[in-house]
Amino acid sequence: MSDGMYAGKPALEAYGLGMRYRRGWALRDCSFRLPAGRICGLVGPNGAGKTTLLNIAAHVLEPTNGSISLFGEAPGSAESGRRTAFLAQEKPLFRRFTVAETLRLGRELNPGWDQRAAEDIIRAGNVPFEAKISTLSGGQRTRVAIALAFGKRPELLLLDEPMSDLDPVVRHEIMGILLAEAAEHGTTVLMSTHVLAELENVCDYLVVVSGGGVRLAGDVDELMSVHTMVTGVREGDGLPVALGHHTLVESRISGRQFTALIRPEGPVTGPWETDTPNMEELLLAYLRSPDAPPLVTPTAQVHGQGQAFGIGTVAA
Ligand SMILES: Nc1ncnc2c1ncn2[C@@H]1O[C@H](COP(=O)(O)OP(=O)(O)OP(=O)(O)O)[C@@H](O)[C@H]1O
Repeated sequence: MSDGMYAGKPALEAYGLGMRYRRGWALRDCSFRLPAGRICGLVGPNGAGKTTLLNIAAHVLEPTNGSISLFGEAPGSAESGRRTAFLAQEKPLFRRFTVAETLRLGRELNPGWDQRAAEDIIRAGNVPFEAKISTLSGGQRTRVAIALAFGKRPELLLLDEPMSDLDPVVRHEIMGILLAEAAEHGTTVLMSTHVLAELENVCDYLVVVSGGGVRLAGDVDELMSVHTMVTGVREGDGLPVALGHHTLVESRISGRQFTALIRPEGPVTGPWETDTPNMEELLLAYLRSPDAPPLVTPTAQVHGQGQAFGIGTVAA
């Protein structure tokens, strides 16, 4: 199929996505758009629904409600299967295969396979090609799984906590490969992680889920620009009354000082210091305040979402 018909299509769109397990809802009414070519951090507390969301995108699970589309197609279609690679948390590999056999299988299963890219990743970690998967360390297995995912040359890479068992030097190396890959081939990446510091300088897009819902989604610059960190002297026991005109995401009192992350609804005037939050501060504030009003920026909204979902918006 020609790529022309996919031009301009978002890499991923979730519409009112819901997933109910026996114990209850893991995802509810999740809607957001991830434009093609973005590197997106998927962040949320334990049990927020990140793995569930990635599993639905990778067609491992069928949603209870709503739908997800990848470049305009259902996750189960042959076309989206060809364009997407998924690196699951458990990294399912055949334990009896050698590394070389594993890559050979990747080559046989994937028409666009890039053997050199996959081999380079294995070699950079000095993993012997003749070693059986069962004899590798957890981190080495992760490296093989990453080589498989990259070797497929996907247009959309879904990564579920890909770095959790890698040492810091290797994490840095793999992030470097990820960035180079995305820059060279325009790959879209959706990556869940708990290591917030790792996302700074890597992601240009964020989706925060909590309690099964989308709390924050959009372009990083756009998200940063509509938030302000305010620091000053508290009023009585709490925040200055004048801050009440703005949307409060999170506030903390420490001694006589307060720090608040707000979405300004006009000029922020007062005897306070104001600053743009960094990515980690922004994410931590939303993670610590699950009841903060959600925000989905215009680029991350699916059709009609601003009105239909009663979600906070910012001017386009
Ligand atoms: N197979 C399952 N059966 C029943 N409940 C499940 C199943 N998988 C996940 N859940 C529940 O769904 C919710 C979301 O789980 P999920 O694994 O998607 O969260 P997560 O954000 O990836 O968490 P973590 O950061 O801990 O990996 C949790 O409450 C979890 O207990």
